[in-house]
Amino acid sequence: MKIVVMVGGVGGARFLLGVKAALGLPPVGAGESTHEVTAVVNTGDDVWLHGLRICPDLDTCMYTLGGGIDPERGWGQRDETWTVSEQLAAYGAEPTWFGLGDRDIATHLVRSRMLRADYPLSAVTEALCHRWQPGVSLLPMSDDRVETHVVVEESDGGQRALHFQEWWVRHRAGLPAREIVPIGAAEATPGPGVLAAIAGADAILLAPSNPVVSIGTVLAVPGIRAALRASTAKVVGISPIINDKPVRGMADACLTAIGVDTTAAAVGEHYGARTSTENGILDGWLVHTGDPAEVPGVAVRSVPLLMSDVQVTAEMARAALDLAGVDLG
Ligand SMILES: O=c1nc2n(C[C@H](O)[C@H](O)[C@H](O)CO)c3cc(O)ccc3cc-2c(=O)[nH]1
Repeated sequence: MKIVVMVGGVGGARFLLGVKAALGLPPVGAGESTHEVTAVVNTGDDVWLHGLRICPDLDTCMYTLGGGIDPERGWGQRDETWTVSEQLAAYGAEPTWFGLGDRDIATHLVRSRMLRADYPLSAVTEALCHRWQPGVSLLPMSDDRVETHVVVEESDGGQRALHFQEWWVRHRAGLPAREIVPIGAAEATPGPGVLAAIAGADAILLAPSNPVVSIGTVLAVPGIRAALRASTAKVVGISPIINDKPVRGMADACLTAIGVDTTAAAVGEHYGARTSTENGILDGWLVHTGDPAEVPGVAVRSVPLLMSDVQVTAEMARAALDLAGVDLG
């Protein structure tokens, strides 16, 4: 089976752990599997800071699947130390609001050096994954630079654009966002292997990631939405909203910015039915047990969606694959 998953950061990475468990993928190097999982990863969160290129969603997937993630934070590496950040602060080197751990900085140093040597992001990611062995192909949605910026209202009524990371980390998405813009998306092309993976998939899943700044940004890369609408595989999404609240992060602030209610049904309608809407991509939609959700033209099923451990997440993945008509045997 070839499974393609569109993912963002923490939620997407945890969901991928469940997909691997549901497919019974052997530990890396412990034998082959008839199943192949490809993740198309959002790069709109990426940012240059202190001269280093940081790719939060790619790194969160790589560390989570490779066993190096810090489980509490959900980003950066476990057993982290912060010496370099402390020294940067001692120099007054801004920004000090973005936490960069010493182990994590090594990843950014290797990536930045390769990017400056004109390796594309996809090649950089492949190289970094040789060490982490995630057991899933991590494909950047594009090798072109796409950066999500947020237009916020100033107190004097003016407007200002912030990089997503400053809005998200420094301001905890607390500044009302008038607009969320994936800068560069219109000029971007899908990364190597992305369209081929979608065309060759037996099932395509939208992870329970932020529907605006993660899944939405992936869909903003020209060609990806059309590829999903043209795929022979069914497209099944998993709601990131449970009981009208985002499971983690601040997806509600993002949904409000685009005028979508923070409910499983509203997000399902936002993605749209593939067969009965102009731009829709969904054939199936998984919602949390008890969440009412009718999405016209979409097969809706309710299962527990709180990814409290890998077993629960594996059940979610099985339900999604079942809804996508995949027989895991
Ligand atoms: O809330 C935070 N998220 C941090 N994140 C998460 C990042 O903001 C992600 O983009 C969001 O979690 C959304 O996916 C980091 C991710 C990295 O890969 C590397 C460093 C950080 C640092 C922070 C941080 O200081 N605070």
